[in-house]
Amino acid sequence: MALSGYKKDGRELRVFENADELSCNLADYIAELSEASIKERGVFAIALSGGSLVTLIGKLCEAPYNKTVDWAKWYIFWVDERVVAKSHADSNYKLVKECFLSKVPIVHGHVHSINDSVTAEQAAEDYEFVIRQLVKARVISVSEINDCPKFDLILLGMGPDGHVASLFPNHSVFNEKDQWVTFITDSPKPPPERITFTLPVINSASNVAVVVTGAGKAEAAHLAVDEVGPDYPALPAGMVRPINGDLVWFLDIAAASKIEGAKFSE
Ligand SMILES: O=C(O)[C@H](O)[C@@H](O)[C@H](O)[C@H](O)COP(=O)(O)O
Repeated sequence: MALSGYKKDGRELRVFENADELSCNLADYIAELSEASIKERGVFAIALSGGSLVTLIGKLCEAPYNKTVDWAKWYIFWVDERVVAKSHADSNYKLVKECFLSKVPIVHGHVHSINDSVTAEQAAEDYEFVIRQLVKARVISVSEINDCPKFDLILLGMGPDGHVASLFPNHSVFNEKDQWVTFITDSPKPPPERITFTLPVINSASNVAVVVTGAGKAEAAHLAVDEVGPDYPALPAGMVRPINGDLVWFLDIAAASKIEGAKFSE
């Protein structure tokens, strides 16, 4: 690791020489949280984003994790999803299924994907209903501070514009505070129709990781982590600050290159 355990205002920054090193550490981090959560609550409720993150969690499908993780206790959710058929190339479900779910023994009934046969608005409503039922059943914990679901882990990627989930800068969706899951029909990143967890839900999680690689994201990572720039605090990634949970940024050197004060060893 080029930089480990670097703390900045309550957030931990982990910076890696390359994506492979990052993937190994990310797998360790997820496996540790899974173990702790299963010990404490008997289950592990994890929400995933799409994009490059899905490849970066791939080490979990390999030894030792494929044997040591208690997959039967995992419950899978999507932080955001494109409203397309599950068989569509743009589907985050399809991506996760092909790269991850098909390689580890997660119980089929524990995989909670969206209803892909209705409008974005209805899909968001349906997904929130499913989450509410699972909060009642205590599969998902509940925040002590608000009535939001408290996922054991939320994994986020970040776009070059600083978006996380489908919360885009200068988009009204970013300000949604009442719903747990909302929808958009004009996403700046295609496809246009998406559902997404809202910021209060992301910030109610026990653990949140933002996973970012590549020089194309260095500026947004700097603005979000250093909390600066004309758009601040409108940059969604900068607004990810769990109220009562831990936040870790996983970056490669290229993505971390503009962050102030982060000194990397060679
Ligand atoms: O469905 C999506 O589009 C994603 O969930 C989105 O939020 C993604 O995580 C970021 O855009 C980063 O994607 P990359 O890592 O592929 O750049």
